[in-house]
Amino acid sequence: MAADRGVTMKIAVFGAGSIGVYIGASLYAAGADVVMIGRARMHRQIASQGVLLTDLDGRRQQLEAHDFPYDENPSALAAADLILVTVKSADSAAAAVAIAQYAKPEALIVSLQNGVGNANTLRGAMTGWQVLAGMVPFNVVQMAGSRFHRGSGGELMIEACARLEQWHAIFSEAGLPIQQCHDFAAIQWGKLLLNLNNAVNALSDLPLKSELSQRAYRRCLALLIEEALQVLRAAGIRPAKIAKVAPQFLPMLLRLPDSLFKRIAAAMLKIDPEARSSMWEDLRAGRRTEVDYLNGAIVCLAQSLGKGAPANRHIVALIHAAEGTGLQPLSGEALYLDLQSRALQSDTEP
Ligand SMILES: NC(=O)C1=CN([C@@H]2O[C@H](COP(=O)(O)OP(=O)(O)OC[C@H]3O[C@@H](n4cnc5c(N)ncnc54)[C@H](OP(=O)(O)O)[C@@H]3O)[C@@H](O)[C@H]2O)C=CC1
Ligand SMILES: CC(C)(CO)C(=O)C(=O)O
Repeated sequence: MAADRGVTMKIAVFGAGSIGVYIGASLYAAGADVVMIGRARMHRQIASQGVLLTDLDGRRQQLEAHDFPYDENPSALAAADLILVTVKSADSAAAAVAIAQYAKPEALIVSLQNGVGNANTLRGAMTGWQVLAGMVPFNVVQMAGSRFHRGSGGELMIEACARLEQWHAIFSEAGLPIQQCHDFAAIQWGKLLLNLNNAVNALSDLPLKSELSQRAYRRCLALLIEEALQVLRAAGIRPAKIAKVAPQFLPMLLRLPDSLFKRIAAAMLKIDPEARSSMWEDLRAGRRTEVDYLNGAIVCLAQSLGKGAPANRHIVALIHAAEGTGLQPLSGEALYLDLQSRALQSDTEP
């Protein structure tokens, strides 16, 4: 039980989607007092099928529909001591307004979102609340049968804060150990470098493992990361090492021929064959993606320095086109030629 001196502490998860339901349901299954706040569609799904939690390590845990702690009304978070925000980046501002309307002033807010700006967006509308940035290293995909599948590993990282201590035990029991980290901006930029693959993965229409097993797609990612590293260097930002390899070695590693890559970077391919990126899930569902907050963040940072980031700019445009017309899988070779030709052009757009 999440308990502090005998008092039960309540957790609210705001945004019941892939990450929100996986984390919320895992905490619930571990005995935490949880409420998940989300849309009617997910409510109907969970009410009729419950939640099946699976993972690459063989977890298979069915949670029944009855009594599942789900609410469509944000007022349900009024009693929460910890509020985990798991909406997509474009929904952060609206989420902050809804949370600020009902949250206790002493509630601790943690953004578990990708991108570098969400915690600040929440802070903007939540004066008086303590808001921490967090980072989810693993991926979760929703599958038929109300199944939420974690397809890779890693520990949750959250900005260091003494108030988190009381939550460590229940998160560990839920299989979600927390690592508290200083210099969280470095963590966020380090994760964002890896998230540059989300767009490549979405355009490939392949599971992450198959996509990253193909050199042509890896060369696309190498191009995007190399360009991003140049921009971060110019901005004086040092991204943290999130993968097994330091960020500056990622482009070289990714460009290795398949056989060498599979041997040397085996840990990067320790993803189960079903795992996909969150951006692929968005495109498949016909939703707006987070590309403006990922590759787009590199383009914006470059612009602020009077520089270009043409390959990242181009992949943002490709994703926006796919949001409009639906997913048309691109081969690694075609995508690489396209991105490379953009990267060779000078990026003159303001
Ligand atoms: N999926 C993954 O594997 C990973 C995702 N992340 C990050 O985690 C964050 C969440 O991603 P993910 O779980 O994939 O996203 P999802 O789109 O699956 O889930 C977000 C959910 O929040 C709902 N929502 C949005 N606004 C509100 C609101 N105001 N009130 C109630 N519900 C709301 C959305 O509903 P609707 O769509 O109907 O608006 C959606 O169901 C993102 O920043 C992502 O980048 C990080 C690591 C891995
Ligand atoms: C875990 C990872 C990197 C998987 O692509 C992710 O963050 C996402 O899908 O958004």
